[in-house]
Amino acid sequence: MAQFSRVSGSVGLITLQNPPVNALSAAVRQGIVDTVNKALQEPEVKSVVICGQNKVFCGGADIKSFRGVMTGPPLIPMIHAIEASTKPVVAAIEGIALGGGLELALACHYRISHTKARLGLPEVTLGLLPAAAGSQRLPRLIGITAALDLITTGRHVTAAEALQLGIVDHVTDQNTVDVALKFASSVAGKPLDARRISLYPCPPSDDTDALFEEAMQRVRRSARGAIAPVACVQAVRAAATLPYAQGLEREKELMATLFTSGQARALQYSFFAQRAVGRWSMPSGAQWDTVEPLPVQKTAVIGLGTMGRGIVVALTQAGFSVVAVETHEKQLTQAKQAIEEMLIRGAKRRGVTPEHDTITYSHSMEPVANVDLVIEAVFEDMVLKEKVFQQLSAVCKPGTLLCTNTSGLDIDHLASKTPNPELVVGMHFFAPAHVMKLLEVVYGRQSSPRAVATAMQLGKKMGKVSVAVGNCLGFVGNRMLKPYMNQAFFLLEEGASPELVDQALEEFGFIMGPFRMSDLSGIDVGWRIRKEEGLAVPDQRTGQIPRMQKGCRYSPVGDLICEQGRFGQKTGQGWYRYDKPGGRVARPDPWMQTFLNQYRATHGLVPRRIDPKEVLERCLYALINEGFQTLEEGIAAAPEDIDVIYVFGYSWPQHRGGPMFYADMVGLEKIMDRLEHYHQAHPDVPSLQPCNLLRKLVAIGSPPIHKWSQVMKTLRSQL
Ligand SMILES: CC(C)(COP(=O)(O)OP(=O)(O)OC[C@H]1O[C@@H](n2cnc3c(N)ncnc32)[C@H](O)[C@@H]1OP(=O)(O)O)[C@@H](O)C(=O)NCCC(=O)NCCSC(=O)/C=C/CCCCCCCCCCCCC(=O)O
Repeated sequence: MAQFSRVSGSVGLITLQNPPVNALSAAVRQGIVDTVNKALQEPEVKSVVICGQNKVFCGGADIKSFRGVMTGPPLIPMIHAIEASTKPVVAAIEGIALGGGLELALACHYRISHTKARLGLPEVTLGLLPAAAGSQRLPRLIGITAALDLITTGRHVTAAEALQLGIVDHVTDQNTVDVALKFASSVAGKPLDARRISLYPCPPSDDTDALFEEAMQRVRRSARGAIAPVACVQAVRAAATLPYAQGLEREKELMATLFTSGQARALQYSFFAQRAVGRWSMPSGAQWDTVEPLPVQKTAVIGLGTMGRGIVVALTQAGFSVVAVETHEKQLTQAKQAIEEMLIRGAKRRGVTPEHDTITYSHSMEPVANVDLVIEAVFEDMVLKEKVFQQLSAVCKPGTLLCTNTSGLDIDHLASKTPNPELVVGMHFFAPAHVMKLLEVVYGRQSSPRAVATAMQLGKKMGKVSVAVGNCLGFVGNRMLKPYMNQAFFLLEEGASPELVDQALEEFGFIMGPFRMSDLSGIDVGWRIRKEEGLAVPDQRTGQIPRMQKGCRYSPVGDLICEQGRFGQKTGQGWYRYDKPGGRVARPDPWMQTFLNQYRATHGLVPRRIDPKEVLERCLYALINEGFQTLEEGIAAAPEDIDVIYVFGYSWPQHRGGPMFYADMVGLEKIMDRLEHYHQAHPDVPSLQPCNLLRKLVAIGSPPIHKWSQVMKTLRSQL
């Protein structure tokens, strides 16, 4: 809806009304068309202001409506009618002007923004382009380079930057609508052609071809196969090289391809999935809207290794006071310096002053006594963590929430070592913890809903996308990674090279394939865990690590290369070789080829040619199957939880939605058939056997992903 009123006799005020972000739904568009017509028809009205209800200008087109049949007046003619208006129209921008919201403002003759507003054209993040003439108007207003930056990244700019770029005419910290009304009154009757952006020529650049060539290369490098950034460059190129009307045609053509693409569906699903994970629930029925989080102001972090330092920075930047504890003096001094530097760099990037005076460094636990919440981030060793938790239980005030940063250790076990297991939760941060957006909040059997609500809220305040998951080995993310990695190892045994496996998965869209990723994070990490699990241990009789463990196929290739001291980038050798220890450029290593040949010969394995399609199917479908298993067990509450974890924690390409969305796109029946096919070929690999939930979903006709949660409720009792 949009409401019309007349202010001071001669200014028509149009207020968009569609909480919470005044998205341009059919009703809002109809409201704008009607109220603009009214303003044009009423002779008393000499100028117009458009604003949004509740100090929010407009969050753009209604993303939900993209999935159905579009109704209501189309956006583009509505926007053109505003620019063509014979009475000056002023946009009063408060809160946000995003996507179609900014395009609406660009059609107005003047833009006045509140200092705290954010503006942008984020359509690319939804698999689209600014197709309400934004790709044609913005370059004409601010030049090609700046427009390319905003349109291909979708980044939001502050009002100050918008002013500097020339997107807005004036910025105020007063009541923006009042300022705009006064201004509108002052420009009534003035000529408007010079204010119509569609009439501007696109500012020329020195070498347009080179500029667009470079932009295209840049987006192709970072897009990982996403098509929208490429279409955005093409649309801006049309603005730079074609007359406005033809540019618009090109914009429309490009949008038509994007609009119906699977990538747009995936990215829009991902937008809503990020919001859905905030509406967490526990198997007990406790959920986000019925539980009050505990108040948290003072926090502590125990252990200042890489993870602990990142967590201190993230907490500090979120405005919490932090007691940072490290028992080793030298490590404490080094950590202090590193944290200060990280805070200075972060503050510089965000254009604010660093917040380090809220951190208290300590080598003892004493100052932890009066904090509200502790995050233990010591080495991933259960005995050590138990000891720290016992110390914390003795020193902390009653009611303090005890969180452990772990990538997979048993939360229930740790909780059982404390007198208040209901106050224990897991917080699985991803390295670097102050940068990575994902946080798995892990509830144990006894974790109280308030403890979970508190950890979820803390994650949100730290700017994380937090997902509540149940407790099991590896939680959701690392648990699903295991069958994926196992398939990668088996493929090496059967004839693939690390390069072949990595390339297939990188072409799919992962930033790094499993072997390059393993070299980066350290191959020895998994080796240590496998040794603790009793897997990477030579048989006393043969002296070799068995290739069958507990009745299942096991590949010791990772263990064997660790035995050679090849731990990845840090040792300069791993699955690949590097120029030096710590080197970053991975090169294929002839040593690896020889090693794999010898390994296969020793075990009587006849290598075969492996197709990239087989790499994708085996690695991804095994991972997806484990995802269904976590849903079946209730470890993950909904497919969106898994997808958000994989997009934000494991570099799953966002334009493919996430593993469960991808499964839905591929078709559950196909996934099940291919898993069965591979399981027949490898009966000693249980993770290739389709799990019950997948079978049940196929049996009832493979319902679409948004229906799975509902189906799961019924199925869980039968599974
Ligand atoms: C920054 C935000 C706006 C606010 O953030 P925050 O305060 O943290 O709050 P949130 O939790 O994120 O959001 C609150 C709730 O609001 C919902 N929301 C937010 N934005 C929208 C929206 N734009 N539409 C619908 N709903 C929205 C959100 O889901 C929350 O709901 P809930 O509480 O969880 O239920 C932040 O929300 C944000 O960033 N929003 C997105 C902003 C954005 O991306 N805007 C751009 C939208 S796309 C657009 O504008 C496109 C314009 C051009 C359209 C041109 C149309 C032409 C169609 C041509 C088609 C041709 C096809 C031809 C095919 C054929 O031939 O058939």
